[in-house]
Amino acid sequence: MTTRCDLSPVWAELQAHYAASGRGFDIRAAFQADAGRFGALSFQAPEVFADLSKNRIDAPTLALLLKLAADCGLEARRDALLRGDPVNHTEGRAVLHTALRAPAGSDAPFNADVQASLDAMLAFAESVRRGERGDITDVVHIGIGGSDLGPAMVVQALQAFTRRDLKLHFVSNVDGHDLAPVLAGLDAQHTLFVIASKTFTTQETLANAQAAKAWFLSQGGTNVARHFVATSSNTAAAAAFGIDTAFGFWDWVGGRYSLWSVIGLPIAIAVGADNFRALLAGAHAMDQHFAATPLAQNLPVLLGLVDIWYRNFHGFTSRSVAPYHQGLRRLPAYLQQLEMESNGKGVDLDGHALAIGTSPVVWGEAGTNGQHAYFQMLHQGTDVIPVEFIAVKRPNHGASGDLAEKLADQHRKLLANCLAQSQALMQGKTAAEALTEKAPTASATLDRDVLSRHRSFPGNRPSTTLVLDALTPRSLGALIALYEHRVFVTGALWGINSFDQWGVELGKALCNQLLPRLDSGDTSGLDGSTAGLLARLTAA
Ligand SMILES: O=P(O)(O)OC[C@H]1O[C@](O)(CO)[C@@H](O)[C@@H]1O
Repeated sequence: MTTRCDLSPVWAELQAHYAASGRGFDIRAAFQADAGRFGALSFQAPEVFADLSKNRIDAPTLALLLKLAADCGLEARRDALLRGDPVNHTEGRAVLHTALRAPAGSDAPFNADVQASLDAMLAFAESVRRGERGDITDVVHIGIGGSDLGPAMVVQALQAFTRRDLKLHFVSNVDGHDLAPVLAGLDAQHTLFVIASKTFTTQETLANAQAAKAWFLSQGGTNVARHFVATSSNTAAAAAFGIDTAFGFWDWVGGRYSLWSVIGLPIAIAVGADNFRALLAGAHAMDQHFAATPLAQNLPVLLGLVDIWYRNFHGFTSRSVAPYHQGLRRLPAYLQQLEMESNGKGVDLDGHALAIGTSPVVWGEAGTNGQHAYFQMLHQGTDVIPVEFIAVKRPNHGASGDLAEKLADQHRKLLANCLAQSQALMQGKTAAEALTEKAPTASATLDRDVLSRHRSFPGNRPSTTLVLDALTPRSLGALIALYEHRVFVTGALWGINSFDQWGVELGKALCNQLLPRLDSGDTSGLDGSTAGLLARLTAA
């Protein structure tokens, strides 16, 4: 048994399989040959239904991929993760975000500590919602990366569960153009600032926190202790900053896996304790699915295996995520950190350079907006980019009367668009078909054969469709946990450490060296480009 999938003998079997039938696989022909394809390649996990049938896979491909997972000891590695072994070996840490959503009284690691921390955080959130922390109308959450993207995405997604009289604002960028317009609309006496930073050393967050504090005092704010709270695993640094109320957490919670911890405080303030607990419960249901379901029906495992099939055999370097729900419009940004910071690695656990590709580029936009921007390239461009559609069956517009009817109709349009895009990507259109069609906007003088080639689509472009019955705290929790585990699966099979992020350190260090030069204008010793740019940016 090997832990690096490209060193497994099954890898060579997969290469042979790819050469024999994978490269030329035609999804359309596969549907024609097998009336049961949809049933065989669609899977139900807690809260999430997944149609994998529009992918370039069939039973033999999946069987080989599952054999690869078995040969690489995926189940043992999953169990080590869930048990709390120090799988983040470069930092000597366990990775236990699953423990954060285990119910009270379970035998998950640190359960008593987790429940005490959760109870305290939720009690505080409820006290803000009840007005016991003053008449708070606005909460400004200051954090970046994992201390921003998860909470911001979830609050956006659960808008239907929030209160109109309590607004949440998220500020992350060190660029003052992020903070300034938020502060401009606020009254200091009615504002609560949450400073979120696992390390409490992050430049962007500390700069925004200092600026927010200065603004608060300049507005006549007097009680900093009452209007500023922190969520951090470095509560000593938060105290040194002048914050009395700090909710702590543990080094075994990775930044990009931290929305389930006290970093989720803005979520709890926005949607309340019961909904926060439902979010945790949905994630826990997915954890149990991941922990106990046989690999052949285990959705995070199957999605991860298809990712490997595409990344390492088909050579696809990117995956596009298209959530057909406006509430999920920040999901692609959240997934970029989850997947690319986790799996954007070039060496294996022993530090040996990898000879295979790891994290794909993950990107996307809410449907239908993306259709009118980059879907042209997905349909007719030269690169094949697997697309992941997310459809939500029942909307929650919170409307009544005529408006409710109109919006219900719009929801049918939304779903029709979602289905149409995956259908179009798969079906394509031949030049011969295009030739038979009328194209009212086409040139009347251009040769019809030339025109038909412009209007043809290659098709056979793969996609996965995930379906939620409704976008609720519980289903969102399950969806996020599904993605977390899928990222673990691919990272484990590639034999990399998905839980460190050394790649962001170099830029941080160089920034600290350059910062004083932005004042002094000193360019000595710099490379020619950096010197030239610095001179231009600092010239009088
Ligand atoms: O929560 P912190 O410590 O401020 O870190 C913010 C982010 O910075 C990183 O360390 C690097 O981008 C992320 O992993 C993390 O989520």
